Amino acid sequence: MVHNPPVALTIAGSDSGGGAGIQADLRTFSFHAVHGTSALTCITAQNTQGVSRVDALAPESVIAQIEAVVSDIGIQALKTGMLLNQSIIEAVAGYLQGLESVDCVIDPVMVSRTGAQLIADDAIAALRQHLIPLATVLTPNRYEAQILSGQSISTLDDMKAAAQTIQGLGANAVMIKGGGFDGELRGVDVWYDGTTLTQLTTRCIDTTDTHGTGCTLSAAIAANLSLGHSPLDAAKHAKDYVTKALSYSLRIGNGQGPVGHFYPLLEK
Ligand SMILES: Nc1ncnc2c1ncn2[C@@H]1O[C@H](COP(=O)(O)OP(=O)(O)O)[C@@H](O)[C@H]1O
Ligand SMILES: Cc1ncc(COP(=O)(O)OP(=O)(O)O)c(N)n1
Repeated sequence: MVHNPPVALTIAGSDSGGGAGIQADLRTFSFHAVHGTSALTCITAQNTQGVSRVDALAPESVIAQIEAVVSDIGIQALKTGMLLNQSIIEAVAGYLQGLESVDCVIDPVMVSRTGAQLIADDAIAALRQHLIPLATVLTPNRYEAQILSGQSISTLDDMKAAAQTIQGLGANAVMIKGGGFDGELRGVDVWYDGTTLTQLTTRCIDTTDTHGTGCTLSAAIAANLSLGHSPLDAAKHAKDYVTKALSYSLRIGNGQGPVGHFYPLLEK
C-alpha cells in the first residue's frame, strides 16, 4: 500500500529530557499521522528541573537542514520553536519569506516554565520585525504576550486586548495561551485573527507536570494545518490534543514532568 502523508517541519531546539523542543514536536506530528521532519537550531542540556547548557548551531547549518527537507520531501506546514538568537531568526525568516503555500506556526519561545531564558535579549526585536509577520498562527504564552504587546496581562480582558495589539504586528492570527495563570484561566486561550475574537476553553487539568505544553500545542496546530484544517479549527483540534496529553502527564524526574504525548497507547 502506498502512503503519501502530509509532511510538517519543526525548526526548534533539542530538549535532552524529551519533554519539549523537537522531541515533543516529532511525537506530536506522529500522533496526527503526519510525517515529521526537523531542523535543529540548538542543543539544550535540560531535564524536568531546568536548562544547564545551551549550544547553538550555525545559521547556515539550520538553513541547510530546512533546504534538505523542502527541496526533496516538501512540506505543507511548519512550526518554529526555540530559535535562540538574532542570526538564526534572521536566517530562518529570510528563508521562509521565499516559501510559498506553507502554513507557518510561530511559537515565540522566550522563557521556559522553569525560568530559563531561551532567547538572547537582542533577538526579540528580530523576532518581532522579521518572523511574526510570516505567522499563519502566532502562539505566545502569557509572559511572551506581555513582552510583545508591552501590556500587562492579568485577566481575560487583558488577554483579549493584548491579542489585538499583537495581531497588529502582522501575524495572520494570534493565540495567547493561558497556562501561565493560576486557576481556571490556565485552560483558557484567546484567539484573534483580525475578524474573530474568541476564547478557546478547556477544563483546567490539576497537575504541575506541564513541561512542553507550548511546544506540543504549536506542533499540533502545524499538524492540523498540514491536514487541511483552517487555522481556527487547527487551533481547536490542537487544544484538545494538549488537554488530553496533560491529563496523562508523566510523573518523571524531580521537577515538572512532561505531558503524555502517547496517551492513546495508554488508553488501550
Ligand atoms: N493545567 C492546565 N490545564 C489545562 N490546560 C493547560 C494547563 N496548562 C497549560 N494548558 C494549556 O496548554 C497550552 C499551552 O499553554 P502554556 O502552558 O501557557 O504554554 P507555554 O508552555 O508556552 O508556556 C494552552 O492551550 C494552555 O491553555
Ligand atoms: C528546546 C526547548 N524548546 C522549547 C522549550 C519551551 O517549551 P514550552 O513548551 O514552551 O514549555 P516549558 O518549557 O515552559 O515547559 C524548552 N523548554 N526547550
